[in-house]
Amino acid sequence: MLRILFVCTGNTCRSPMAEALLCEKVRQAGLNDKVSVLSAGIMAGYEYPASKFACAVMQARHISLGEHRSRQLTADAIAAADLILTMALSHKRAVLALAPEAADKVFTLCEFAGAAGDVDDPYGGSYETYDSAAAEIDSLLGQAWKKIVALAGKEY
Ligand SMILES: N[C@@H](Cc1ccc(OP(=O)(O)O)cc1)C(=O)O
Repeated sequence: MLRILFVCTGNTCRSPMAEALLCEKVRQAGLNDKVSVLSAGIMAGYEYPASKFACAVMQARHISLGEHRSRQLTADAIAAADLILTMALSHKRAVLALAPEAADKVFTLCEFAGAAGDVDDPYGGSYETYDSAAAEIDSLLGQAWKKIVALAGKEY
């Protein structure tokens, strides 16, 4: 089982959308028994729901974020993951500050997808801001998909 952990700041916008979008791809590919997906935030509140517009733009893609509750990134969560994909370089640095030994399994999502930059924080933005963040994340996951499938083929 390949255990993927997405990381952002508050775990109410970007990483929950990434988690939900990748879960949907995994489900459609019939890889539920090969890939598990979680998310966490480097400064997350305790069990906050996903933000209103994150839920709305996922709903428009027929994906529910209704059950999501935010959780704080922990050293245990890092240790339990095989691949950690962060929304920004600052999150990658925060992961490495907590667990330097994770260096070989933590990447920004852009980096892992072969792209440059960060997924900017839509927090406080409009529906359209969230929609373009979701579209960006979805496109990056598409670019990373072959690598994810290849890793899922390995024994963990
Ligand atoms: N600014 C929020 C924290 C926060 C930051 C970013 C954020 O977006 P994301 O979930 O994409 O990191 C969500 C929440 C607070 O005041 O607690």
